[in-house]
Amino acid sequence: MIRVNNLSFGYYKNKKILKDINFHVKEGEIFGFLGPNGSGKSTTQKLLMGVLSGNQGDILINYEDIKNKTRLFYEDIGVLFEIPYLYNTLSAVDNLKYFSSFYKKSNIRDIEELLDCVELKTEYRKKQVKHYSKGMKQRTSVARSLINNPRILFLDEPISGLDPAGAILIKNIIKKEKEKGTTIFLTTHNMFVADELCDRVAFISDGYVETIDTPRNLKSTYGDSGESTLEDVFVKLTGRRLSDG
Ligand SMILES: Nc1ncnc2c1ncn2[C@@H]1O[C@H](COP(=O)(O)OP(=O)(O)OP(=O)(O)O)[C@@H](O)[C@H]1O
Repeated sequence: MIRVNNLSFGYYKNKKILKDINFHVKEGEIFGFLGPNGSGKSTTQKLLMGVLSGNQGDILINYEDIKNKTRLFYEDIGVLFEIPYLYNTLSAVDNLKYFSSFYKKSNIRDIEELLDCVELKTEYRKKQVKHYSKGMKQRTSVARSLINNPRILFLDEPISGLDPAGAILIKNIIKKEKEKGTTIFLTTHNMFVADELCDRVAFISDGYVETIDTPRNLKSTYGDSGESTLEDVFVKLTGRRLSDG
């Protein structure tokens, strides 16, 4: 569904952030892209979306080389960027109406139903987004990513900015999407989120994919005890920590 071969990229000449990234996301799986802050997760997602260009190597999404992408390319894709891409002077409802206009009508989900799904408070739905808390913006952004009923979903740090109840809600939405057969590419530095949600994870460090496997295999192969976490495995394999703390 998604194939990345020998991907390399730098924002500046002679300073590559991504050096040689290779992975393959299977149809219907949740694939976690794990790395510490600044390791290039968001950069990778932006390259996969064609928001950034100038990379070397090949990116195929839905069996199509993104170099040849047309407007139709985005029809089946939902994206949650790390920073909410919403119009601050529009309400959640009007943002979703606006973004709906880019997609085929037959794919569009009901806006109120979607806002019920992300549990955005009813009294805020028609208020300007600039009055929303970080968590409310995140909920609206998640709704935005699902508006076109995508077959492939790109989620950059989907749980960030949410309180524990919000985090559970969004994790359940992600699980439901998987049940529907949606393919999900999820970037995070949160090992618990990855462990709970992902079928397979890739560890990214210093511009390379260190390893790719199921969380269970990684913990049983590299963990020292039954209580080993993905964080322990990540440190063991890369010598770096996933989280700042
Ligand atoms: N627009 C930009 N111009 C120059 N450098 C950038 C730009 N965006 C990101 N970088 C740098 O590229 C590196 C990778 O950043 P990126 O945001 O992709 O990492 P990340 O793994 O997603 O980190 P985080 O978890 O903090 O979001 C960092 O060193 C960052 O400072």
